[in-house]
Amino acid sequence: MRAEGLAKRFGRVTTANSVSFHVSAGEVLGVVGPNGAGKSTLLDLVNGGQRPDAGSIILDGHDVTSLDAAARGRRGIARTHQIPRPFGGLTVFENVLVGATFAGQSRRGAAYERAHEAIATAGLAHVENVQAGSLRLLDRKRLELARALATSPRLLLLDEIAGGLTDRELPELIEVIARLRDSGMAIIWIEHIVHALLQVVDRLMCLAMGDVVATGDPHAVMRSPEVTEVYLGSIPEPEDETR
Ligand SMILES: Nc1ncnc2c1ncn2[C@@H]1O[C@H](COP(=O)(O)OP(=O)(O)OP(=O)(O)O)[C@@H](O)[C@H]1O
Repeated sequence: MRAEGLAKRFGRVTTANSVSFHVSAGEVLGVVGPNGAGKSTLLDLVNGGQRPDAGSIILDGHDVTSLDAAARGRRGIARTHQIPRPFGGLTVFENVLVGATFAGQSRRGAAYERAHEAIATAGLAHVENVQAGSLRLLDRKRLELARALATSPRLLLLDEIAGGLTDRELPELIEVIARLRDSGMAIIWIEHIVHALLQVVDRLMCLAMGDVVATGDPHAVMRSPEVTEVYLGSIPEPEDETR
């Protein structure tokens, strides 16, 4: 997937200012940036939840910018949301089945099979028949992931999927993401928990006020003066004591 010159404004707020980037099959692109940098909006622009004011999204060589989220979903783009909102009264399996059906699995058997697979991959088999409303946070995050996986995506967009998890829970989630990447999926992962990102991302992009501040090798990006400045504010030069 390639994004070219994406621009988006809400009134006077610029959330994307000619943003260009790419992610390839079998690669995880991490996205960091302070609150309000435009990270979630960027995922909306990629999956079709929002239309850009300018720029394009190219998927497998085709311009999909004019397609809505449902059509992009059928072409292999799936997104998780920062705040999981499952159908609380339905079981985990039923929730995931909705995703599998949405993906065009019209044959009942195929949709059931796809839902079971997605649940197993996300590590939810032990609660498959439990009501989604009673899940603990880690399992709600896994359910969000399973619903996306049930659509058989080739490009998976993860919006702060690790937020709120404990240090004991994080490795399990990171392992699942690494396995998806190794299976050939392209993944864009927005996350504030940088140490989690650094364990699995191949490249990192830092956004601030709708601009790409730095992109490339994850450790180099986190060490770059531009990114330090974004997170800490402008760092004054040391006083010149010879003066
Ligand atoms: N639908 C909308 N209408 C108006 N303003 C919006 C809308 N969506 C986002 N914004 C504004 O755009 C800016 C970027 O928001 P966005 O959620 O993309 O940032 P973010 O980097 O994901 O932030 P966070 O890390 O806090 O989730 C914010 O100032 C936000 O208030």
